[in-house]
Amino acid sequence: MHVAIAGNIGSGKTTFAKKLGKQFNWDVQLESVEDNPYLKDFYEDMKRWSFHLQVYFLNSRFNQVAKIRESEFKGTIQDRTIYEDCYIFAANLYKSGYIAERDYHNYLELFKSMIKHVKAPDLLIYLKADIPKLVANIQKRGRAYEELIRIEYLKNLNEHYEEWIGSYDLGKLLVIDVNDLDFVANVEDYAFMLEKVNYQVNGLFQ
Ligand SMILES: Nc1ncnc2c1ncn2[C@@H]1O[C@H](COP(=O)(O)OP(=O)(O)OP(=O)(O)O)[C@@H](O)[C@H]1O
Repeated sequence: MHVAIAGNIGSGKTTFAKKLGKQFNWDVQLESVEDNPYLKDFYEDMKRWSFHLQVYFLNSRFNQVAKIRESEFKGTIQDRTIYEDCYIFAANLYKSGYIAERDYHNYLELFKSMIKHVKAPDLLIYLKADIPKLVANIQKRGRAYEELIRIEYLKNLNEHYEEWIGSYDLGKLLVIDVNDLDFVANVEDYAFMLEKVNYQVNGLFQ
């Protein structure tokens, strides 16, 4: 069982993934931020570091998917998918002029080669959040380099998310609007979300 959580920066994927991992006693595969050699530089100079960062994320996510496939756990929760790297982040950076034409073409060819070996998750959970919610969460966690994130950047990413989710057909999809939910502070909100996930997960076992 492979469940992946998708969503914009600050939508709460990491926290939700950890909570679900505990709940179901599944392995949790997080996106490692501390040992990312480009992330801080990227937020300071997107044009200079976009391509490098995308290649780094693509490779690390590809390795993560391989690990999930070989996993002995009965279930795995993955924090963000390889599709988001390409269809959301790389696409947005290209359209915004941060990745040059030939570099983007090069990246897409690499993605095409890799994606042939990737199996889609059994269930994709999209945490849908509007800009105020994202900004509040990003501020709450207070990572210094993320203070450089502009509203425009988040807006563009959300537009890409809407488009991608709207046509997603690689497996089961659960969209949860988290704008009015606080699944950390409010147990009822968490229970509400869990019930939705349970319903889908039980369906997967049938
Ligand atoms: N392909 C990518 N291109 C650019 N930035 C990326 C890419 N993938 C992840 N990031 C950035 O790396 C960092 C990862 O942080 P983290 O794992 O905490 O997730 P997050 O996106 O902030 O989500 P959440 O708050 O929902 O857990 C964020 O700043 C995120 O935007």
